[in-house]
Amino acid sequence: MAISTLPERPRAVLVGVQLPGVSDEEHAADFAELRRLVHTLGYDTVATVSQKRERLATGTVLGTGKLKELAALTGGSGVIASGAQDRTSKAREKWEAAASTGSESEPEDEDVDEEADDAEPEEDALPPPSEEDDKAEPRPTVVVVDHELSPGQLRNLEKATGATVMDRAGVIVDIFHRHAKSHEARMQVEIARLNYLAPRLRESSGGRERQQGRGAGDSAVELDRRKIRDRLAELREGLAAIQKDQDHRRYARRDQLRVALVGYTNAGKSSLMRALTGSTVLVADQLFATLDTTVRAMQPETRPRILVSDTVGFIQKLPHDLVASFRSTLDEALEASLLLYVVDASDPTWAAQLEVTRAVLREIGADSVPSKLVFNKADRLEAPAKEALLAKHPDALMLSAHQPDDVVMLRKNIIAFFESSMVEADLVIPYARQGRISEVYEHTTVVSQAYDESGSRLRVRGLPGAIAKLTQSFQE
Ligand SMILES: Nc1nc2c(ncn2[C@@H]2O[C@H](COP(=O)(O)OP(=O)(O)OP(=O)(O)O)[C@@H](O)[C@H]2O)c(=O)[nH]1
Ligand SMILES: [Mg+2]
Repeated sequence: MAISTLPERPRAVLVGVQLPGVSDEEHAADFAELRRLVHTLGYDTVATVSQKRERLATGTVLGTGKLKELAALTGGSGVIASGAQDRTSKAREKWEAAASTGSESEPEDEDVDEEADDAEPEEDALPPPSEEDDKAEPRPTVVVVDHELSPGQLRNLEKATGATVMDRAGVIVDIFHRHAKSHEARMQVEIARLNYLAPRLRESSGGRERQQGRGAGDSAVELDRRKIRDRLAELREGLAAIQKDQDHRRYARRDQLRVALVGYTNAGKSSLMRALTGSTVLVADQLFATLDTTVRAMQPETRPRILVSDTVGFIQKLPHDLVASFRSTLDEALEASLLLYVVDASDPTWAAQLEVTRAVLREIGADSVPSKLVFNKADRLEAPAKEALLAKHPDALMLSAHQPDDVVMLRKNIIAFFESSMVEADLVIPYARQGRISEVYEHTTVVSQAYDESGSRLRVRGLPGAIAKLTQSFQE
């Protein structure tokens, strides 16, 4: 076989059902986002298959006619009857290897949709599926469904298409797995992956267990499940230890001025982080480039310092386990004094994206933290579009992370926010404690300084909490 210089990118077909209440625009935006997710994973989308339905077909998501259309693209039989192509996909092998189960996961025919799907109208909401040029291109080997699939649906679709089938949650969990760098993020992702895998493992192997007449107690599946449970317990313990350490560090930072950048994935949070702090956090035109929270002081440094946190991005239909496992990075947002909701103003779906961000933060109780809306990527908008947005959101900031002047403006806004919550007070530092005077400079702005018999008397501006703490510490 010839050795090609470029690694071949797997070819994927996207599948989505347009449910009642979902507009054509929303449906198209869902597909566009799924395409980006799939691209981030390293696959090329070569076709899309879409259908309007009242609900997902219980067995196969699509109706029988559409399923045949899909199977024609992938080279599958289009039916779920036994004897259809039966293979364990690469993706599945990977999942199962991750859980160290070695399960052979035989597909089953349960949960097949018995209803007459042909009776339903089948309409294309998107242009006809194939974007392939008709040279002898290899067939797509991956089918990505924009909905959460039950284990049965996943098996059935794999049987009918002969391709590897993934759902949206699976794609997201896989991207997280690839992008996780720190020890902590890797542990969090593994927890999410095992939680994602466990129910699929159970159902997919249920048929096999029964067929082979094994007792449920000592079956391979039971063993696999136990292994997963043990591994999850181990991971949770390890994570708790790391998080304790982080809690300490957060506790030490509690009186500092902190602002967190939050928002939809790819909105430009890390770009703003770089611009504000001069740090070299990863910026990439990918979804979920950032999975670890980074905290850096704003540069040039202010007195007191202002710390900026870059956080993991959000996405619609984020698997719940992932939200839960990234909770500690979100705690960072919870403890900030100011949240900057960063949106990509050039994305037509920015409002829906902002709502997703707000909903997740609401869920963790961060909606009471003062916030500011930041329209980023303003360089991609024409003046009238910018004006219209600002007219509707007069308190928002309109800027581009790539424009140094805009970054200065953002910086001034951040400083002004903290200034407005500061109070002035007098601190007396006894002569015996002069060695610790730098603590005052670290946490407050010193307005004036005088000396008398009790020590140095400083007039300072700072957050009420920081001043109370300093006052107490110099009295002890
Ligand atoms: N034109 C333009 N592009 C921008 C701007 N800000 C960021 N980008 C680009 O948008 C892409 C995503 O930027 P990031 O800063 O990585 O976005 P993020 O919000 O950190 O994304 P995740 O970490 O994936 O959640 C990159 O290709 C950036 O270069 C901007 O103001 N204007
Ligand atoms: Mg980022």
